[in-house]
Amino acid sequence: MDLLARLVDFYVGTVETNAVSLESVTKTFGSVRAVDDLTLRVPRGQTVALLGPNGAGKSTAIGVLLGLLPPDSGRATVFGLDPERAVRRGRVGAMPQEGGLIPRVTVRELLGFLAGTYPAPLPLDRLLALAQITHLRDRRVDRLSGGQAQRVRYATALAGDPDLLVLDEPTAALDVEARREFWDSMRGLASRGRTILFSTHYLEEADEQADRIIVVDRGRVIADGTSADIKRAVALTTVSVTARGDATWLGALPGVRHLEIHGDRAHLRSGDPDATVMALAEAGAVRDLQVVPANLEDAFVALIRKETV
Ligand SMILES: Nc1ncnc2c1ncn2[C@@H]1O[C@H](COP(=O)(O)OP(=O)(O)OP(=O)(O)O)[C@@H](O)[C@H]1O
Repeated sequence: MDLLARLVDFYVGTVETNAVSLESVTKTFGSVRAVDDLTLRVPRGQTVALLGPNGAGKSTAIGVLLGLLPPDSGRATVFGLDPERAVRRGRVGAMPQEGGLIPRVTVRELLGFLAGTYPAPLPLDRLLALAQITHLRDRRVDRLSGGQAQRVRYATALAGDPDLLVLDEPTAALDVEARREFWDSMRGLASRGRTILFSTHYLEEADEQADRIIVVDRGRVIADGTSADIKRAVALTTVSVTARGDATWLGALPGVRHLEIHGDRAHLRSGDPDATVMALAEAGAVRDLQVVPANLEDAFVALIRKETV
């Protein structure tokens, strides 16, 4: 029977083109609608960043797609299978935001135990090398630094040699060097056809590493595309000038969607920078004028603030 189930899973997993599929998923906690009618599909082989402000619903969506949280309505599948089943088959490796490590065992014992739960685990030496924790193999898990524990969590995600990696803020505790090594390793996996879904608050990581960015807010998708698509869609350019005295009037100039004043510098986010610059010139307020096209962080802030071009 188990063999038959495996054959069915294998067949479904082969014909399904999406690694991840959330269909109209809603998940509430009391009065909080953490995920609200969310539909999201990730084709095989893509590296996708999930962005959103604190409390946007990223971890909840990840919990549903890993089968850790039952949705109130809607459905999650992973390679066409129920998430629990895909996890049991070793198709999915997950890296939780925190926790997830058993105390009082060594790194080697923890990973050895995990390997025994998967049908086709990675050999231990290879796993230790991939996560760059070979030197930590005999260290107790509860005596690791934050960054070391994060690498061990990464190893636990890779243990079953998964086709899909789901990583919730994977680089949160890592120093600059470790972060770079982590992304090198991740790119290696992506180049071997693995699907990667990660959440992050580091927008430059999303910009550099992801083929596609999905921005969620209040449990819903508010933007979905390449980094360039999202910047283009929001396309707010920052026009900065030196302005002494009360500069709040600059916020009313043509094209200006948002005004920030830091000391004597005024930063105007504009959907029509030509019109804004013309108006500044007419008003004689072009001292130290600087025009900087939107970056992903600008686009993200504009999206969350619901500024539109
Ligand atoms: N177990 C829970 N019980 C009650 N409320 C919860 C629970 N888990 C999440 N929430 C609420 O659901 C909303 C979404 O939380 P979630 O952790 O999914 O957001 P997030 O985008 O991952 O945030 P962050 O970037 O801060 O990690 C928040 O308002 C949060 O307070």
